Amino acid sequence: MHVLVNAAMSADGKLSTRRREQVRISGDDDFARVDRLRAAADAVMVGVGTVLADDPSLVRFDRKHRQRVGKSGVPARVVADSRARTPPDAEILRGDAPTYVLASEAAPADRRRALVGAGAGLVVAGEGRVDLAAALGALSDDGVADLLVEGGGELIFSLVEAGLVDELSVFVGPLLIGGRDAPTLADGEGFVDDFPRLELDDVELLDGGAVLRWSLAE
Ligand SMILES: NC(=O)C1=CN([C@@H]2O[C@H](COP(=O)(O)OP(=O)(O)OC[C@H]3O[C@@H](n4cnc5c(N)ncnc54)[C@H](O)[C@@H]3O)[C@@H](O)[C@H]2O)C=CC1
Ligand SMILES: Nc1nc(O)c(N)c(N[C@@H]2O[C@H](COP(=O)(O)O)[C@@H](O)[C@H]2O)n1
Repeated sequence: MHVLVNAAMSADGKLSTRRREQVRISGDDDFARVDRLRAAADAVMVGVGTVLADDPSLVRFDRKHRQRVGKSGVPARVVADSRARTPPDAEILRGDAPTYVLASEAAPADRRRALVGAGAGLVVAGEGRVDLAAALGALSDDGVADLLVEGGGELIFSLVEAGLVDELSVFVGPLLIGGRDAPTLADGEGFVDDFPRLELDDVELLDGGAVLRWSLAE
């Protein structure tokens, strides 16, 4: 499986505000770029923190680009959600695109049942938190070869920590958000040594900001 992480951050590295309210960091051209990334993906993934904060549907994508890259159907949606906190009426469970919820053994049985009842494909991997390597393995077995991860910072950190990320693209927008508690591109526990290294592949000026494309070094 190829895993691409894409997110938009302010010039000071924030994904949203200290209130965890969604901010439109990207401009129209960057959102069009994201629509092409989604079109080329078999599935688009977020963490449940993002579902609870933004209630995204993740259904928008560039249909012409999907034809160009030779993919059929629509990208699936994936939520990393250890304790099955996704509300059964969340936008991510509505519509025709299939949705996988990746939960752990810690997810209460009634919440698991509610999500399956709402149409989710439930994958259980890990005891306390989702075992991301095992869960992505299950998605791969189900035909997900290209996975686009849109955030947030907790999920991105864990995927990088587990060595599961191949590429990272970040739109750095022309604004400051600030706030010591505002989410950043990589939150979690943070690294104290052995920092993952990145190789810069490309820089593109867009929407008054820039898209930086990196590969994760081996
Ligand atoms: N600017 C941008 O491009 C984006 C911004 N955001 C913003 O990010 C914020 C949400 O981010 P976060 O609070 O960091 O939440 P998150 O979206 O990263 O979700 C974290 C949750 O994922 C679940 N999870 C399951 N297994 C996990 C594992 N192994 N490691 C880590 N998490 C695991 C946990 O329940 C955890 O609480 C919101 O404010 C949202 O608006 C989110 C996506 C993109
Ligand atoms: N690329 C990007 N730029 C921004 O400025 C953003 N705020 C986000 N947020 C992400 O987009 C999701 C919403 O998607 P839909 O509206 O459902 O299509 C949101 O949940 C974040 O993952 N992304």
